Amino acid sequence: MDNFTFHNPVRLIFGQGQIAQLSKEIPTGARVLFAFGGGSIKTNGVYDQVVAALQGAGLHWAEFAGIEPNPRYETLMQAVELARREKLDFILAVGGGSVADGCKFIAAAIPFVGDPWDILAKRARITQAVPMGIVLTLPATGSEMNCFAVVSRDETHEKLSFGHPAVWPKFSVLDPHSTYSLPPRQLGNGIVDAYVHVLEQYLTFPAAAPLTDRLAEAVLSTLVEIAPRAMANPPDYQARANLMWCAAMALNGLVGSGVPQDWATHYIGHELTALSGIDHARTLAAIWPGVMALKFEAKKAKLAQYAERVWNIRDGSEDERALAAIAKTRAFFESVGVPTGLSSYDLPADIAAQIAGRLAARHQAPLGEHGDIDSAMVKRIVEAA
Ligand SMILES: NC(=O)c1ccc[n+]([C@@H]2O[C@H](COP(=O)([O-])OP(=O)(O)OC[C@H]3O[C@@H](n4cnc5c(N)ncnc54)[C@H](O)[C@@H]3O)[C@@H](O)[C@H]2O)c1
Repeated sequence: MDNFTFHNPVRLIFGQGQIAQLSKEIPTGARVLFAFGGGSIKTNGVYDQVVAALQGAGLHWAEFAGIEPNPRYETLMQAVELARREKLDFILAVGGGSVADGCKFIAAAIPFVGDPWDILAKRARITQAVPMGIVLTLPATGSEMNCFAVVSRDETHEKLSFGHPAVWPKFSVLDPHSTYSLPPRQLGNGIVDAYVHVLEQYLTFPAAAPLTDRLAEAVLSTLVEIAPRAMANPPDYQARANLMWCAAMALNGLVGSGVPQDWATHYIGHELTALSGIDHARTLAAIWPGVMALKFEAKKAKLAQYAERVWNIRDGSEDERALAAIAKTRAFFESVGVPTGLSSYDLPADIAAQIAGRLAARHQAPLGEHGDIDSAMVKRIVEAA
């Protein structure tokens, strides 16, 4: 097992009716930036519950609507200006991962001296951020329980990430009822996103970390078990509740404790979204099989463990079990409506070369747990998709 520090200060408030807890969680006298996305919260009752809690606590707030999927820097900077102008000192993000991520950037950008784009492009040092909380409406990213964010910029077609302890949410409220209005596409995306978060921390090589491995396998097995019910309509409360808990656990630091990690699928997927607009989870499902195919020898011991513990595959050689687990995973993604290749999208012929070039230019390749996925390999992975 590798050395590690595990620290997660997010206060997670879970269950039906819990949005009302906001009134106790936001500091008395705070001036709140209430930020959300395209407006689904106005039709599913979440907006009304948030307003009731803010009013009940006697808080002053200003609304900022319109944070889009893959939150755009240009939009977020408008919220930064609003917050600076109105001297807002607490941020409440209400929505999916895009709103949560967008608000982490806003929180860091408000007090930042200099060009806030440098937080993403140059990993500029952050010394402080405005405190924030989240009401989550889409289980997927784990943003509700981590200090990472991903932001896109139209002008340059970039999608960049940053992470900093200053942007840990103070609290996150997870009410499974708030997911009832999600369309099947977003539910399928959420299941795949959470699943791939665990795979990126788990599918490397055996590292003598049996507890961390079993925590990861528990999240994976639970997602497989609940997925059909989590996709069902009318919604099944218990399945949605467990999906929310799985997605938070998938990227809150726990299943990555003491083990090597491989974020190659994510780095390549971010470039694909930046260039094509394809949903985040869909890029992951499309790219992941190519990473497994190209890194099969290095990963097959862990793939065989995954085959046995998550898919109950015990027959055959190590190679056969590892290959069967990859096939099972692809079938699982397809079963929730997420394609495991890129043939259904209209993409330029040189997309693989573009992605490889962009990662190399930003010194983000080589990727992988051994740092050996170079630009040529990135190109082959995208071509395989
Ligand atoms: N911070 C992290 O650790 C992390 C991890 C993975 C991905 N991400 C990023 O998060 C973003 C994706 O977030 P996401 O997958 O949560 O989706 P999202 O927030 O982009 O939302 C997708 C769509 O669902 C809608 N929506 C949200 N909640 C709804 C509800 N309850 N009912 C109806 N519609 C609803 C949104 O308005 C949007 O149109 C990407 O930019 C991705 O790169 C961040």
